[in-house]
Amino acid sequence: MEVLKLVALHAFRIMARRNSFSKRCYSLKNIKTFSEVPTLKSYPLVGHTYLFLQNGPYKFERLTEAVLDISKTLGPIFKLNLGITLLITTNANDTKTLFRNEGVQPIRPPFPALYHYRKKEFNSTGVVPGNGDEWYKFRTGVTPLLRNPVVAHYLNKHEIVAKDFLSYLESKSNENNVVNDLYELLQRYTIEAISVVCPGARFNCFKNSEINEILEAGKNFMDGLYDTLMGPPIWKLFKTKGYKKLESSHKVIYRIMKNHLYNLKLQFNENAEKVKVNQPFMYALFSNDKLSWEDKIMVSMEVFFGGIDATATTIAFTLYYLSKNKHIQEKARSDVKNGNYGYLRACIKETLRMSPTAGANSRVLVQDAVIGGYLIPKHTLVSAFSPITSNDESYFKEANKYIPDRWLRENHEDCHKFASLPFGHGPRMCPGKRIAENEMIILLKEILLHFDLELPENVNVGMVTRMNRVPDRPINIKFTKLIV
Ligand code: HEM
Repeated sequence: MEVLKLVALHAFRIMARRNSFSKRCYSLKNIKTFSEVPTLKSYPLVGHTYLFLQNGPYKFERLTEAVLDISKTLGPIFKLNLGITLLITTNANDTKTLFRNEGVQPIRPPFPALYHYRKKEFNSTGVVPGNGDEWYKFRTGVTPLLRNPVVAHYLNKHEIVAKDFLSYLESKSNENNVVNDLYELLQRYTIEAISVVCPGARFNCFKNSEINEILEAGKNFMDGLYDTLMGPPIWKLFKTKGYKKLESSHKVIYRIMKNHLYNLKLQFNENAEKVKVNQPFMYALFSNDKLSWEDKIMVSMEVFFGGIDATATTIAFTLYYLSKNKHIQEKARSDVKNGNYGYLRACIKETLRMSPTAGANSRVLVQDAVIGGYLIPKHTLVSAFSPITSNDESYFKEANKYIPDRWLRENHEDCHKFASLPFGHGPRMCPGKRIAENEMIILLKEILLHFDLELPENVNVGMVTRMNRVPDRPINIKFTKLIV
């Protein structure tokens, strides 16, 4: 095996001699083999999973901290065997190399249980668990979310949702004007905001008690995805708790989406132009002839599920950081009062740098690549642990301080472009990025214009890894009404 690796390394060196990019980055003599990548002691069958067992030093829930701790011993690049061999890096240049070697149809690690269930139940798999041509087909269903006219269309609709949310927020504050556990309330906002895009209807999340079913489905989806991914694949033998959560969440959202899509399709058949004007995303979806009817329902479910969790977390953390840093809050407020959103945008970027929702950016290499000085063979799964990179002093001065100014145009030129990638990168980056940014800006602006924000107690909120990284404790904020 080792001989084969050395032959591969030799062949790569010959190829690389013809390749000026590799010549620039590494002295070829110094390229090391994959087997030389640092690692911890592992055991047959279990590999490194013992580290995360009940009595082990780490918890999957605190995966970011585990990787940070291991990197202190092994350095910024190392490998772990967690069922499959995973190359981990916390270095921004390596992240860049990773994305340079992702190909035109980037491969993310699959979600086998999700893929299996969807194929069996709906004969349609969707954009998240798929790879290759199958992924590409579904991706055509979500890319309209990134187009300017589509994004712009929803600004007014989101403004209305944000104003309604403010009344709801007030109704939830206690006698001291404190709203407890904002994250849960914000999920109602993000459900309402994404539902005006897809399926293109208001769900009345701030009034309707039936919405609990949807909230529960959103939570079950994330939990089911995480449990089936991290646990042993016994869902193949019988329906585990995690697998059942995937099933129940899909059943709820499928029923709701199917009804909405069916009604809208009738309107589309009757007057497509009207749907185009009023529901540009749904119009694009209905007009997509690569996707079957079942595929279109699946895409709608994915936009819906994708639109809840990360956006709510990011708004909650931005409110938390603004409450903690009064001068920044004041600056953001005075900017939005003057109709400028540049500083608030910078606040969101800073939140996503300090508290990103994705644990890592992962890809399977489509070709051999030199990462961190090692020749990594194609098909290797590489995870760039962005939350560690984006909190690293070598990329961001005073990395543990909330400093939105670092993102202002005049300052952020010296920032490494791959050091903070909260929405991923390349052809597979988050298709909901622009919609999410607008949803966040609009709500935060409304809140800043109407309320002063304060933390009722001095707490430090961290993150735990479920499927996404989420707050590790309730975020409670005191909202004092401003005299306008
Ligand atoms: C602050 C909010 C959000 C954050 C931080 C976020 C982050 C991410 C990240 C890191 C990825 C993986 C990208 C990659 O592998 O390069 C992703 C994928 C995805 N996101 Fe988001 N997201 C957010 C909001 C949304 C919203 C609002 C939607 C729906 C409109 C959405 C739908 C999706 C979908 C469907 C994918 C899978 C894309 C694919 O595999 O091709 N996300 N998101």
